[in-house]
Amino acid sequence: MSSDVIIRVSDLGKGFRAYKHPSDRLKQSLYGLAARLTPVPTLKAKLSRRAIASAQVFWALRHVDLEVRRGETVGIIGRNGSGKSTLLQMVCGTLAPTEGSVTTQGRVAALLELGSGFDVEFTGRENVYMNGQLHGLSKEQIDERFDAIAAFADIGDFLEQPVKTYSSGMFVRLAFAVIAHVDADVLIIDEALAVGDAFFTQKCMRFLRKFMQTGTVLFVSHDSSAIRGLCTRAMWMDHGKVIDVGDAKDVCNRYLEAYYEEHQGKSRKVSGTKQPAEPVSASTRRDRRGKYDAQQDRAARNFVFDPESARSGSDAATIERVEMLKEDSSPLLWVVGRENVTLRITARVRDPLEQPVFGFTVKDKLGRMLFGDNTFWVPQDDPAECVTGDRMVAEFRFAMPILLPGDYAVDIALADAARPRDAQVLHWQHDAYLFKSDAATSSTGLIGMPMREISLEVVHLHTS
Ligand SMILES: Nc1ncnc2c1ncn2[C@@H]1O[C@H](COP(=O)(O)OP(=O)(O)OP(=O)(O)O)[C@@H](O)[C@H]1O
Repeated sequence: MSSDVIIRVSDLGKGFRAYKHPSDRLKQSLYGLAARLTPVPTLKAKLSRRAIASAQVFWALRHVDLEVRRGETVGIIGRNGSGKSTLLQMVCGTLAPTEGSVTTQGRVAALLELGSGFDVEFTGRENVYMNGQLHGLSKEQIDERFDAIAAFADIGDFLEQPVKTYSSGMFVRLAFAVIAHVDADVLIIDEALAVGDAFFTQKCMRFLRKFMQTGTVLFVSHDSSAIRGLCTRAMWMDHGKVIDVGDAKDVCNRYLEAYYEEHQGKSRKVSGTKQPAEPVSASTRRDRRGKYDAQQDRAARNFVFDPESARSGSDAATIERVEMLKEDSSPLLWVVGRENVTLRITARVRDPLEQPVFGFTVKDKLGRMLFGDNTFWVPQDDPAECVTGDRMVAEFRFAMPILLPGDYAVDIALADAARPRDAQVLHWQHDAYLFKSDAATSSTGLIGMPMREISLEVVHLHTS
């Protein structure tokens, strides 16, 4: 295998036995047993044929070829039952192929079936050690990394409890924490399992994006926007066959065209770089405010500040609060787009600052930076010098862009503009604030535009 090809799948097939009637399973076992026991060769052959005829082979996957090169992130897309998980299981070696072959280079770590690789009778801690060793780490290496793994999983005392007591979210947290610390060369991830709260999703995305700079990723998702956002190439599977392989955006567009063709009876033409909208159900499209109207705890659930979120830098200040407010300074309850919003950041100074600058960035659930700004120009005439213990309040007032429904995270950064350029950013708090968008939008792309009016005029030039 060329040293650059990290995963090679050749003419791969997986057949499962399928029985038309439950009694066929019993027939197959009895014929099989009788065939093994009988000393008469002609009878043995006859019984064996009957055993085979009682079951049919269902091919979950057949004649699949794929090459993934070092550093590539390849997405596998396809509807339910198209064979994606079966393929991934064969790539990581937890399922044996019926036909063909899979070869991989380097250390492969996977987030596939829930709890796979874990022994539910053992505690989280014990499973970290067992799983780490399965991935080739020594006990000493796991000792060194254990605190980082525990911090990533962030499941508190549950780490000392048997894994059978875990919720599915805790399972995923621990499993992801392990694969993030085993120095894998290849990551295999089923996005359906990467469930968890939005803070955890952002943490995983931060890790994944860093990993993708050098590592190789095979990623399964039903969500074509996730494949387009993360992957360089994509493979579309249906009924166990490869329908298309190529540039992720092109493959996703063709997949969506087929989706529309099937669901709307006709194909929506995709031209140029314009991307078709995701298949959004009517219920998602509806403005969802009505459903929850007047729920008082809404702000608390959908606008969350995490003072303990991951940070980098010198901790020059403590971010005490991040809020999104309405024009009357009351807490924002809904984000639907176009509303006037104040993003207020309150921080306490730890190290003196000559010319503090706050910045923020809003990211989508895949960690893509959508928009942001900073206070660089504000103190130009009157530098807001501050000393230890001072409180700083930065406010950004803006009309909220139209964000597709879903979860968003805000990173906060603090810099000192008076310092040399390479030392300006002193504190970076990742995912300090989380909010949800409930926009009713049919926009395409990452952010909807504040469309003022749409019209269509037809001018008939030829009269009959
Ligand atoms: N152990 C099994 N025995 C029999 N059939 C199986 C087995 N595992 C998978 N299948 C069948 O193989 C086909 C492919 O399944 P697979 O789970 O790979 O699809 P998938 O694309 O990952 O689906 P999803 O998106 O729903 O996870 C399905 O029809 C499934 O029912």
